[in-house]
Amino acid sequence: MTRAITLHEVSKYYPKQPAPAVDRFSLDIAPGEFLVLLGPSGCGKSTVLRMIAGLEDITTGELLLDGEYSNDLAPGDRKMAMVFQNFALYPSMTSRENIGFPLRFEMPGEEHGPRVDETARILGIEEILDRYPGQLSGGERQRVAMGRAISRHPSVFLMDEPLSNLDAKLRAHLRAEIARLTHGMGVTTVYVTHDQAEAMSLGDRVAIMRSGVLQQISSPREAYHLPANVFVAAFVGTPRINLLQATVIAPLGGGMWIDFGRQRLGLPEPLSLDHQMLRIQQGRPIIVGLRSEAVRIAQPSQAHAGEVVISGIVEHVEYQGHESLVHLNTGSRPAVVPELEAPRPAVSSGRGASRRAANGSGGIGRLAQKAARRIQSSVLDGKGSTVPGGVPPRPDHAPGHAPVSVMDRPAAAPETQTGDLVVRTGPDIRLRRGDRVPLLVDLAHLYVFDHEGRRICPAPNEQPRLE
Ligand SMILES: Nc1ncnc2c1ncn2[C@@H]1O[C@H](COP(=O)(O)OP(=O)(O)OP(=O)(O)O)[C@@H](O)[C@H]1O
Repeated sequence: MTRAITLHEVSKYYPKQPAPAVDRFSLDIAPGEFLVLLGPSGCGKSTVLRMIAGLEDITTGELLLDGEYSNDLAPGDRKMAMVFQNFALYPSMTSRENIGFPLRFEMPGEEHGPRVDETARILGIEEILDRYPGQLSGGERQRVAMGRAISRHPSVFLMDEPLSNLDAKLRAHLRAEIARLTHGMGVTTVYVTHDQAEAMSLGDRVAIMRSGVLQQISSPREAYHLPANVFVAAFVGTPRINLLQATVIAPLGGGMWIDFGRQRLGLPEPLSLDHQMLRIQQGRPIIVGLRSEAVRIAQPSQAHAGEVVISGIVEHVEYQGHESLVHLNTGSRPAVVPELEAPRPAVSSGRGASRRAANGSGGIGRLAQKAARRIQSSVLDGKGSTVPGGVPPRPDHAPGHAPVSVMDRPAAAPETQTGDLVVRTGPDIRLRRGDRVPLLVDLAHLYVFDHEGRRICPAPNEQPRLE
């Protein structure tokens, strides 16, 4: 049996905490669904999970299990199994005994052997049934912990970052195994993670949280293509969406531009309905979102319909094997979303330094984070500021001016700059720091968020092309 879970306006206040850890959270989880709770550290994901499990009281609101009011149901009566990040196994018991342990209470007086064997077969751990936890690798221990949850035949799996203690390769492997297992068993699963890649690959739907508040509940695909707000846009997707501060210019005489300060995007006429709606944003700060695949490096003559041209100066090329990520400076002001980590770190000429910066550790990483905080304080309140180390204005880089050809090298590029745009290219592109390149922006993949971060383009009730 698998269960439907409904949370209705659920809030959780911890004593002596002024703000709720979870704030009026509503969600319907269908029987057999795999739902992922996703969000940054401290946003309330585990608290939601623990309230579903009955390990945490609900302050206000209702929990319904299969439509029945269940706020006060004892944890043991909920028929749920939890798998935690720290998979606690009894060290003095073999894997077989650990897996069979909960069955002592669930099936008292019955023979547990067949159930344990069946579980081991599902998980492919028959070989390690007679070993003690101390004789197992991290991945094997986590499999045994999952075995302990599975053997009970629960109606719901609750998983709290079950893979976060494992190395990347094992994580990817077990992730696929969890998806196969839970779908195969058809058991309702609620899975907590702060890893968006994990959420996107596992969930039938993802519920994205920020500061205790649900931001969006949708399929992973919709969260990526139709983020409800700038927070979701920034949290979902790798590399991070490019977010640039901008304003709308729409003179009475016609035409419409998105102005980034030093460059403008001219919107093609006749204006689409979505673009017409941007007129009311005139005079207000907006945030433009461009995913890295929405911009390509190519000559203006190669532009397709719907692509418009700007230019950028190469800061750094990140070779990734199957592709390269080109960090560019377009002279725009990046927008930073509070609660998410610093924007792209400053890049120095030293390779090691750039790696440290990318990791956010070391001096440069800290400086980048400091710079980010400074920018952050001026972003989203509309005041804005130029990026430290930005490119000085050039006459041919002025708003509306046509871009120059690929490989135009500015006379003097500053030593350390912060790129504001990351673009995906093929792995074999040959670019050097300081090269100026034309960029074709695909307007079909342009997102616009208002000054409060809500998506206004594509308009909220419209579906963009999902190819
Ligand atoms: N027992 C507690 N007493 C007081 N505050 C708590 C308690 N448990 C959690 N909190 C606070 O509630 C908020 C949400 O915590 P929660 O553990 O649910 O977040 P999370 O999104 O799961 O974070 P993480 O990914 O780091 O585990 C945090 O600010 C946390 O400090």
